[in-house]
Amino acid sequence: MRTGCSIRKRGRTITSDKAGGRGGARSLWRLIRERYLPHWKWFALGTACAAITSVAAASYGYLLKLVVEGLEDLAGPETTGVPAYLWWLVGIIGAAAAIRSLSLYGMTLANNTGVQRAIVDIQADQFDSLTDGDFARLSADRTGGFVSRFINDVNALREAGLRLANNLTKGVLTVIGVLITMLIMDWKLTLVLLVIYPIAFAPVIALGNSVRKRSKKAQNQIGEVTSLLSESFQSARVVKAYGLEDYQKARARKGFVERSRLFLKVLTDKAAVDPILEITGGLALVGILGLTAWRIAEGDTSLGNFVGVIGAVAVAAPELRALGTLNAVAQEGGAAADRVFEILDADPAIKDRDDAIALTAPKGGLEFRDVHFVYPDGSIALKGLNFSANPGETVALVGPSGSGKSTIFNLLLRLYDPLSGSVCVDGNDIRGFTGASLRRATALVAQEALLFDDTIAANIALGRMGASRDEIKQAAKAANAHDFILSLPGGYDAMAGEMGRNLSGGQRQRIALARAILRNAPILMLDEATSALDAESEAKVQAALNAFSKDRTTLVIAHRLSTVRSADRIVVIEDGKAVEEGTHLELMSAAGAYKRLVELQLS
Ligand SMILES: Nc1ncnc2c1ncn2[C@@H]1O[C@H](COP(=O)(O)OP(=O)(O)OP(=O)(O)O)[C@@H](O)[C@H]1O
Repeated sequence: MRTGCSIRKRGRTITSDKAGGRGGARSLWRLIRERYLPHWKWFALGTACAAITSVAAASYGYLLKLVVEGLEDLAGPETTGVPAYLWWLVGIIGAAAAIRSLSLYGMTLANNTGVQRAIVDIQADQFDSLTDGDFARLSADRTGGFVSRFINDVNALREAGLRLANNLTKGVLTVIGVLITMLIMDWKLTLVLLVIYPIAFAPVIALGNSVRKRSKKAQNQIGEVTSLLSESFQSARVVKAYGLEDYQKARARKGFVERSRLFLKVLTDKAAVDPILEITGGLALVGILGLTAWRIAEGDTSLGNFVGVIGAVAVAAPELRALGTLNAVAQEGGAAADRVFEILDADPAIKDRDDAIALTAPKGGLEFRDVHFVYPDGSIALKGLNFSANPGETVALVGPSGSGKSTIFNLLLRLYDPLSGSVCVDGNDIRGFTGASLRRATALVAQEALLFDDTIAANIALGRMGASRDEIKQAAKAANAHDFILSLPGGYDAMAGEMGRNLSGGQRQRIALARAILRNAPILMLDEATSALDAESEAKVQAALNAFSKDRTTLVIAHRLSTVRSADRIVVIEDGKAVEEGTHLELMSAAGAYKRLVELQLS
């Protein structure tokens, strides 16, 4: 049996998302290792500044003790004026404050620079992974979901990175430095404090876990709200026309209420952290005051030591508080890192095989052999499709809505792979070609002519990057677009607007056609490409297309059967299969599915 197209090798099976179920802590650690460490120079500078800040802060308590002892001497009976060393001490305290503030400034700047650079890389890599990855992933996930990942997850990563870089070194070093000075001043009092403070951390760690779970849920819900908003605003015309304002308002309100409920839940846990630490701090102070009064009376310590230790605690307390909330911030960062790696790690199911070759000098012969295809959501689209198109031939695909016509284009572009069977170009399974060379050989004009918010000329030039202005104009003329483009303010340099909204549907279609014509590919796919044109424009564009498609293989999908009449061959698709094929005249005389379609349309 003639196979017609050889399957070079079966494509690799779909690999699942590796990131599923990974712990946030592991993801956060990986984020630090892979994303923040490459910018280590900035963090090293930030850490050096943090160390200076900490030393200056830790010295406060001890300097205070010396000053108080000096003041005690001053208050004594044999005083003869302020001794020079006391002036020096006061000066040193001022210098420590100045050094601390300068190094704090340096730390913030250096760490922010490091984090921002890492964030730019993360965002760009996320975008690259989504853009290069499977079409199925992008089309299955609502746009809002990914938009939210870009905005909210990145905020959580930035916050976690900054807090870890700023508070961790400064907090830990300050606390260690303060502890040492406290131990030197009064070790007994210090030991009492060491017993009381850790008690504050147990509930804080427990809260951190709860924050993490809730924050993940809240982030997912932000995605839902984002897609609801963009959907509402984009469909404003339908909403107004059908009087759906109340329906939309109710949906939006429900989303906002849910958002605020989840936000409050996260906030409730976060809000409990500070009061818990505050209570413990207060209890510690009461204990210290009682104990110290007793010990001074016993002659076991001095007023200088007491004030020094209080000063040291005052310096360490905000750092400890920051360290206490750091866990919750890190947990949120971990949850965000989980989601970021979910995107970055996803292994595309559709990718070039190791032995893929470039499709060079394609002739444009096409063949679908017993192709079965099911969309990822389970919709069965093709059920053993067989048809072919010879190089240079124009084949029209007709059939009822949902019969699988657009799916044929999706498979030909290799946006998806068939479940079984094969799609071939020039006798070879397309899975053996590199994706880029396959797509270079094809030009698609879809029903929704998608334009970008750039100039008209730039939008046409997307068909072939680097095309000259003359080539762009030629393509526009062939698509019957040149005249209307010249009438736009700015002509070829007029802006198309977001999604091309400055143009009418028919104008957008003609720009999209010009783009495809400029591409000059041997395989042309027209999916309702002239459906938005009026009869006169369609006739003109059709004539241009007929001339243009002369030497290239053209697949045409059109509901208006008048458009497909002149095709070399018409293939009727029904329920995912080709049920009939032939010229218009042959099919009319066969009195089968095609004739029924024609009669249905005429009636
Ligand atoms: N992205 C998708 N995800 C899931 N199912 C899909 C997707 N696109 C199409 N389908 C389903 O696959 C089947 C074939 O759809 P297809 O778009 O190929 O039909 P069609 O013949 O081009 O229809 P129409 O003439 O209305 O454009 C339909 O049942 C449709 O619901």
